[in-house]
Amino acid sequence: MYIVKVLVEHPVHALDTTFDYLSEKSLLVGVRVWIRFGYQKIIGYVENVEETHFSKSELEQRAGFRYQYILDVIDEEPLLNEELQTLANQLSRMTLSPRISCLQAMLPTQLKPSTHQTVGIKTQQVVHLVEGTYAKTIKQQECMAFLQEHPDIPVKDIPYSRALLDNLKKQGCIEIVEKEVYRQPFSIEHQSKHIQLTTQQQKVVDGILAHQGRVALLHGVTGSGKTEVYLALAAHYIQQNKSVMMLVPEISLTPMMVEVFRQRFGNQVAILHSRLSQGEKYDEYRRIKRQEVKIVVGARSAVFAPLENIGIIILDEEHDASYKQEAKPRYLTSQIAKMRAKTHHASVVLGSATPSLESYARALKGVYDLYELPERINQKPLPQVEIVDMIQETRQRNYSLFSRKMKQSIQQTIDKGEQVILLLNKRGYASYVQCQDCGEVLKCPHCDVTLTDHRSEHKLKCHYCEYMIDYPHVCPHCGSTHLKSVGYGTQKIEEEIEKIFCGAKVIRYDVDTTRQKNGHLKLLERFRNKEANILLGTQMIAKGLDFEDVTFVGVLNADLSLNIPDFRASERTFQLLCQVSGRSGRGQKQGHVIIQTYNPEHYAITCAAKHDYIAFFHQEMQYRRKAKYPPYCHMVSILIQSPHEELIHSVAIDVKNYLLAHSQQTVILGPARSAIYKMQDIYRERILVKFLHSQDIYEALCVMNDYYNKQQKGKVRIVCDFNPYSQI
Ligand SMILES: Nc1ncnc2c1ncn2[C@@H]1O[C@H](COP(=O)(O)OP(=O)(O)OP(=O)(O)O)[C@@H](O)[C@H]1O
Ligand SMILES: [Zn+2]
Ligand SMILES: [Zn+2]
Repeated sequence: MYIVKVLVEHPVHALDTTFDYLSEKSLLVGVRVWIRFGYQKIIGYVENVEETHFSKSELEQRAGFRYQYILDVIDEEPLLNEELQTLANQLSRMTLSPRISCLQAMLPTQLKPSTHQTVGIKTQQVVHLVEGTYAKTIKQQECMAFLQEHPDIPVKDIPYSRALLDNLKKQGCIEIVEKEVYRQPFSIEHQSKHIQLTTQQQKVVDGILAHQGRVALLHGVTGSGKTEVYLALAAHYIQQNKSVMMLVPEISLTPMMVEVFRQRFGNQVAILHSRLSQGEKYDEYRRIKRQEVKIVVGARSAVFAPLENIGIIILDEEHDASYKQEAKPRYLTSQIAKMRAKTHHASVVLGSATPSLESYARALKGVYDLYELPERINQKPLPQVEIVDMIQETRQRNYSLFSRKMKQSIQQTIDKGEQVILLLNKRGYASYVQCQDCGEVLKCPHCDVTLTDHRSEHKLKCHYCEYMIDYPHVCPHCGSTHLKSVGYGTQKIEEEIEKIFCGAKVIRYDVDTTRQKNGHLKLLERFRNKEANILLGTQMIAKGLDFEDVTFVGVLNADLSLNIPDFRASERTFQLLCQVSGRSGRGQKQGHVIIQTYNPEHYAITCAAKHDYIAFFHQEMQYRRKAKYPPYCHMVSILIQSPHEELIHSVAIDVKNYLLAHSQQTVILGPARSAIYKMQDIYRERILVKFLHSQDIYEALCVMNDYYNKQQKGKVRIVCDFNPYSQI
């Protein structure tokens, strides 16, 4: 008899509690099992197996409760190998999150403990010939000859009738069997395009290869050919029979990078990202697990891919905020990458045109190796960037969203038959509805945010919860019918552009238009085919796109990301402006950029206009040093959440006092209300702790985390977020 400790995912026991079950047979740690839990049948994850010589009734007498047996074992072998099981435990400790949430973050949905399996293995019917049998008719013999030439051919692809096959089967000449197949998320067009690396690229590749096991920071300006460097590195490791992990930011870039890698390495590539269907993800995961692929290209969670013998882990656009997971477990992808690299003695490459301050500072200190690609391929110049002061425009009575220079440049570009990219800095641009008589703004009753106007559906929606209403006819406050939509959405601007500019054809690229499967690829393909001359979008279009004919990039409002209450506001703005400017003039023709702003003197904007990363870095580091922000310290944000408004502030004060008494060398800020105080009917306050060494605060955080999330379950919860990126 075996006592099996099973970890379950359950709303009330959403913590690291295991429950004991019995099994007649021994089980492997790390497999999933079906168990009865209360009245439900659910899936659990085996944490520990211990043999016992007691019988069931003896055990029950000793324990004082009745044991249940494991109902069924799901996996033949553990889902996670030893490396990943250890990593799950480390991740849980590092982020103060339950192990079950770590396992869930590491596995595709279909393999998560506790979800009901909806997608399974896909099969198709194939035909096998039975040796030593002979067909009767000529037609049948022809068919047999065909099958001989096409072993394992799927039934649907056989150019003979089903009736004929059925007859052959009856005669015992063939067997029709179900064979496992993989769903193919993208069709493969293998092109072995060979590009000769430039001397600079080759130097970077050689340098990285000569320092196996190190972390390299590759700082290369936009269009400097970083992708080719990644491809060359990947090719090297594959030749050494090692595997390669290529990580890219969420959503926008993934399909393009996937295409490039698929073209170069064909079937050896697996893809893991959020846009795949459940079935596709499941299949890709199994291909990786069975070591059938050598390269994984994917977004954040692909860092947990069950690759073995990893040679290199590459993070493209390493500064991107999507590398931070904003739900339990709140991890930073680069940190996980470094942990895995250590185990495999693999190298890590962090690539970016605008590295995060933290990374560049580490490179200057020698913690990382620094590689620079300061020029575009073929010494193509970087685009000329002009700053337009929007205050001057208003003084000249131009109240339009477009400055006169911007209008002129867009029209000229269209007239020359070239293409335009327009960036709408999204924050603040969502349109909301306001009463013209009493000034009332329509808000979500569950969250402290305005409702967003979804014009095409005639609905107002909350972006933080499910709340949605029909577009109202009267003001809920005063009953007036003078309701007006305020602010610009991409949709509204699209309409305006087609009115203002002669011959403008716009492709709108935002969350709404790219929602369909492979929606972004289709839109980008249409833009590449010149079905439109303007690509209008939010932050999603700033990165990675490489279109030859784009010679003009316009930034409609650079300031909105500057004004958010976040110590990274300048850094984010600088990065965004450099990235989007970098889309201009990548082909033969010179590129041009206009940035519209109300802060024309701000260093984030002036440095971006000069493509001067180093100047920006030094100025921003001064600010961080004075204000004591990372990289001059570490930070943890503690979010205190409760549905009971009367409790929240006093609990937050208690937490702060405890931390003050039990930590050293820390600066504790707050508690203060979160930027969105109420979200989904939960009130939220925040404490920020700045510290130098994690051991000075870690124990105290563990105690608080345990106390509120385990012992005091229910009324108040706290969430610790190391390396916080978001402060909403
Ligand atoms: N050695 C080379 N010879 C010729 N063309 C090259 C070479 N390396 C890269 N290119 C081309 O240069 C262009 C820019 O390269 P790539 O997109 O890799 O730049 P990047 O550094 O990733 O830029 P970004 O940071 O803007 O994404 C691409 O069209 C690519 O095909
Ligand atoms: Zn809401
Ligand atoms: Zn009103």
